[in-house]
Amino acid sequence: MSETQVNPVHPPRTAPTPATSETPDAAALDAADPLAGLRDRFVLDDDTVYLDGNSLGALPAGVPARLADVVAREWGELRIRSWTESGWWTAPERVGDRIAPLVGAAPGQVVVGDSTGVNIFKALVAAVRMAGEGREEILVDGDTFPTDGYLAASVARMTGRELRRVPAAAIADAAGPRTAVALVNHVDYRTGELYDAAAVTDRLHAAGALVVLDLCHSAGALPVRLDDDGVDLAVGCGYKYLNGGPGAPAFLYIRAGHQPRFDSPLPGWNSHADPFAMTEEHVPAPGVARGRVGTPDILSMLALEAALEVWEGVDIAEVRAKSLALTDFFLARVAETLPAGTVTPVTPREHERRGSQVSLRHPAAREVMAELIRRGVIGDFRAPDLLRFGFTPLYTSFADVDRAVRVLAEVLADLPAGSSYGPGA
Ligand SMILES: Cc1ncc(COP(=O)(O)O)c(C=O)c1O
Ligand SMILES: Nc1c(O)cccc1C(=O)C[C@H](N)C(=O)O
Repeated sequence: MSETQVNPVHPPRTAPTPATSETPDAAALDAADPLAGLRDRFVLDDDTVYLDGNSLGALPAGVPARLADVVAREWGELRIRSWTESGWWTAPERVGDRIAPLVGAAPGQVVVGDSTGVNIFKALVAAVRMAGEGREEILVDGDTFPTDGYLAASVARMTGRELRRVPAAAIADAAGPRTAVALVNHVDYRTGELYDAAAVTDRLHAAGALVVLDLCHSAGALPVRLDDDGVDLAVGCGYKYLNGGPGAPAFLYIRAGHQPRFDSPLPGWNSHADPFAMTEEHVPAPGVARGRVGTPDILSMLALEAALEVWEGVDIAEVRAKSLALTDFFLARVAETLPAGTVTPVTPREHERRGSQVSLRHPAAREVMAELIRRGVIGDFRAPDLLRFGFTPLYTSFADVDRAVRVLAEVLADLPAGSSYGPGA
């Protein structure tokens, strides 16, 4: 689609569509929303509807001043003294403990640093090592995010294991006496489907296998119960629903009971029991610090720490309730606003199977999303045909949802009739 084939006019920001008989009114829903005030904790503008917090969370208002202080005072004035005086050295565990309640972990089990991919690598290799001989196979969700699949394949080659790709829904039943570990998503990045972490973990454990849970699309979006669900190892992103900023460090959860046996494939001086001893032999640090590798990425890590302030006083159960209300409202408004069959929701309708995003299938999804973005509604496109909308309950309003659906309807109506990608094509 060329840009001239659709109306590129940015629509004025208008009042929410009035209530219909089918759905409540956006303004009424916002007025009754106990989390509505949290939006002020973020830097957002009224010209755009931001539905891409599942790729990059919005900027929390307190981050710029905190980062300015880290740069000017802690780095600029204190320089190397900040490793101790400003708490830089212990930031990976401190920020980990700040994330811990959001993922249902008691303190001392979450460490922050490196990318999600690097942490998946550490967790998978450590799990294979914990599982031991005779456990010859690694399972991975067949539709997983590419990084997870690439890493599982690489870990299988490195450790002399076989890799089996299994549909997410079947992965727990696929585990058997040969399975060392399964790398499982909590929420699918494309469809937004939520899996039952407790049930999957139980079934893997019954087969004698370990689980590594990828929390990228659930941490900060819905309640996660790592301790209660018996999860062995988990990883998650800092830059999505935790709002840590572009390239924010990821986190790694190592269940307390597994920590003594966690044998990292990436030992570094930061994961050493006595880093400044500078010994030839690597002696792993006790506790979750053995998940570290090298010098922490302090600027990004302290931005993430400041971003986590927005959770002060926030109940994750209320976040979940609002997330479901937002996605219900979006689905209802799509159903009543768009001509039947124009888009196909691929996100499960059942609350217990839905994360905090909604994905709609449309043959011209790439072009439609490009036009939505031009008109101020920011979601994203995932190949080959998905329009993906992420709902961050801390700052997304029902009026945002209402406007997004109205603009989507306008964009779809403006698609040139008879085009190869238009509705019904
Ligand atoms: C489910 C999932 N796993 C892994 C990743 C990879 O994260 P990173 O780029 O931080 O390694 C992402 C996002 O990029 C993701 O959505
Ligand atoms: N990390 C990203 C980036 O730097 C640019 C664009 C997107 C991303 C993402 O995180 C993608 C995301 N994991 C996804 O679910 O597709």
